[in-house]
Amino acid sequence: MPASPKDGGIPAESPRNVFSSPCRDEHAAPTSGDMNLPTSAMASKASGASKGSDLHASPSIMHAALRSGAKSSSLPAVPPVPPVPPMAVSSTITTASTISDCTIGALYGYVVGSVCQDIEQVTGEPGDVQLDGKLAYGNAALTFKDVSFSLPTSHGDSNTILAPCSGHFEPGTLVALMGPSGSGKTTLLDILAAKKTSPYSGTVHMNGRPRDCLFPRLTSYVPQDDIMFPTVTVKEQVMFHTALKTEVPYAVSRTMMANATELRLRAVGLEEVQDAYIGSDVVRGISGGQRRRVSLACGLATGAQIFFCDEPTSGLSATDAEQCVRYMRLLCKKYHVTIIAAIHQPRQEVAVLFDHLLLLTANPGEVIYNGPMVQATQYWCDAGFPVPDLVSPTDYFLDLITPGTVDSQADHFLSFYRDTAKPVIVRLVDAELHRERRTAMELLEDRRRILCRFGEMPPVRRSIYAVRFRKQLQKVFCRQLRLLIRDQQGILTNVVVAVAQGLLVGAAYIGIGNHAGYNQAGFFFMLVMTCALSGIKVMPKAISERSVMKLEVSEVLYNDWAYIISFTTLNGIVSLLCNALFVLIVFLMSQLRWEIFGTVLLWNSAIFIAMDSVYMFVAAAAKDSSAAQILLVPFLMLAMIFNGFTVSRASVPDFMVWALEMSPVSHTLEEMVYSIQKQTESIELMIIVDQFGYQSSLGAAVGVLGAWFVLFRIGQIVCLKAMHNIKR
Ligand SMILES: Nc1ncnc2c1ncn2[C@@H]1O[C@H](COP(=O)(O)OP(=O)(O)OP(=O)(O)O)[C@@H](O)[C@H]1O
Repeated sequence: MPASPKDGGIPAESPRNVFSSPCRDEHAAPTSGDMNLPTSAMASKASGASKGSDLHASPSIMHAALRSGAKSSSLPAVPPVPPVPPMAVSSTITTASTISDCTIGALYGYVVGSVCQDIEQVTGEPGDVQLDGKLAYGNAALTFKDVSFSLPTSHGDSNTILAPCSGHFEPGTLVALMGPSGSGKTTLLDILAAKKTSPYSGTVHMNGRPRDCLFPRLTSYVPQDDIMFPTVTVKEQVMFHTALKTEVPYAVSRTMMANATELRLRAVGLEEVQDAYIGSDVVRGISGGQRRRVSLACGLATGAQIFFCDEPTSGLSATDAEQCVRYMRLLCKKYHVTIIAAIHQPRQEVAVLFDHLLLLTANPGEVIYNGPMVQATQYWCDAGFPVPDLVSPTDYFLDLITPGTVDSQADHFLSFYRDTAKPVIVRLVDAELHRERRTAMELLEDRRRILCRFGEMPPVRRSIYAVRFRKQLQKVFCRQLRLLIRDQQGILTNVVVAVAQGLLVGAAYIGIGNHAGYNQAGFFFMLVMTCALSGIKVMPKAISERSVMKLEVSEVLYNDWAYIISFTTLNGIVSLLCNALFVLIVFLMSQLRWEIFGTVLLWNSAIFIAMDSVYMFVAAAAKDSSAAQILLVPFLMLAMIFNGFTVSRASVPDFMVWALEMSPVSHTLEEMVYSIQKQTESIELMIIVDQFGYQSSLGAAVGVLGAWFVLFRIGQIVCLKAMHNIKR
């Protein structure tokens, strides 16, 4: 095992010593156990990181064989970043004036800045990137045994998607999970990442122990789909993930984090678009490939021990894909973390960057090869199928193991694997499955200890969330507020609709305040009905945002309560203000007496709030917008038909009185007219009260409106929590 902080290798030197070691790796300070070793010794020790087992032996001859055909001249895909001395980085990193802030700023510049500079050193050769003795925190091994997945068929038997599969990955390994389409790569990745929601078989252990509630804290999952808010910028998106997945020293300011994020984005080639919106079909934003890289950057920025990336390079140009995999290799080697990436037929320059290859055949998905990438060509040769000259080995592997193709030799390779490599893997897995190393909590403590050298830190929390609820709420609320402010078109539309509605209804009832009270009844009815319906327009937004929230909650970024509170509060306030604007315009045009404005506004706001909770419940429960329209009908019918005006106490048949009693619209209208009559002592309104059978029942009105609000809000919360969860 390489020297790493978990070995007690945290140097006793002060953080200022970070300055004195240039950013280049050859100058990275060794751990305490290696203080006196020369750089070459460190390098060889670091390269030994991948020698934890026989599967990780990597003879350079094999490596050269695998690299045959690779154009080494095309490797440096990254625009070279001129070496920046650490102090120079620190000055760009922080605006703070104190020495202490500068130190922490320098740390962040050093950590991420050196990553950028080192990318050009990544070649895929053993020892190309050296372990960062000061900051390497990764120390999690992953072992899985007989992991399999089947689906029941309509005939009552089961269809095997993934046949039992075992393996072991040491910390600091970059693993390629390859196989034909449908071979179960994503399925295996989901199972290993504890993301599979369907039942599966097998055992997965981290550091020789079953995965516990802290597993999500130590891992990061980059899904295949890039589901993000369109009006968030690239930089904000990455910072959001960083802030919610990692605790940093208190003294690390937002500016420092922003600058560190910029450097991270540079590493994945997103520097130019860091302030661009993510975008969507209707919002102009970054390209699909760039979006893929944002997802990757978000995942990699979380400081996890094990990263699971589902096709991180799909949709990227060959050069961009290579750049991303180089960055992944750099993180693996430098910080000793493990990255497992499901990947489709990478080109040769990319394939050599991986340490380990797990190759699956399809129908069902079954392991064909599970070992070091550099030994794969020899393995193929041993199996009787040497890779021909000038043919990319990965293309050749996939050609031979894809069932149904002319060249397919899947059966031959399956039996070759069972006879040769599988017994070795089984022995290794049996040995590693219960070889207890650091616990999840100890791993978190180790990382905290490293960061504590740069300032005080909060204690490690025993929770699936990295940060406490208050911080989750603050981050989610701020983002919702930002999204709201940016949605100028949405705000403008709300205001314009409120004004237009107000003018239209106002024009229909202009000067109604000077008319007989009888005519005013129709006006009050129209006002209440419009307010009851106006919250409906938030439904599509609530439905579209839900999918992003679900994904982020499944990534254990935050508790769904943080989103529910933020979304409901902010949208509720905006909608309520627009509703008040509508009421004001209509009221002004009606020329009613000002003394009753408070009553009118109060009851119309109350009906708006009660009905808004119905719309939010429907938006949370329905699959999509069209399903929402259908689901809404019964609630609307009850509230709108039994409205106290067209159907009132005086006209409703006895057996339907209950519907009138349950309708919030009817109670609002009744109570509002009754209160206004009392305030104005209008004789005409008194006639209305008598004619429609209105009674003073303030308690019942408040009770019904309150019940609608509470019940539908509870329904909304239950549906948001329990329904439409990500299924894998
Ligand atoms: N929970 C599930 N319910 C139904 N089918 C499933 C489930 N999980 C996986 N499958 C099926 O298993 C098969 C393998 O899927 P998987 O996504 O793992 O393959 P893959 O190798 O990642 O494919 P690709 O390379 O095309 O992404 C697919 O046919 C998929 O529909």
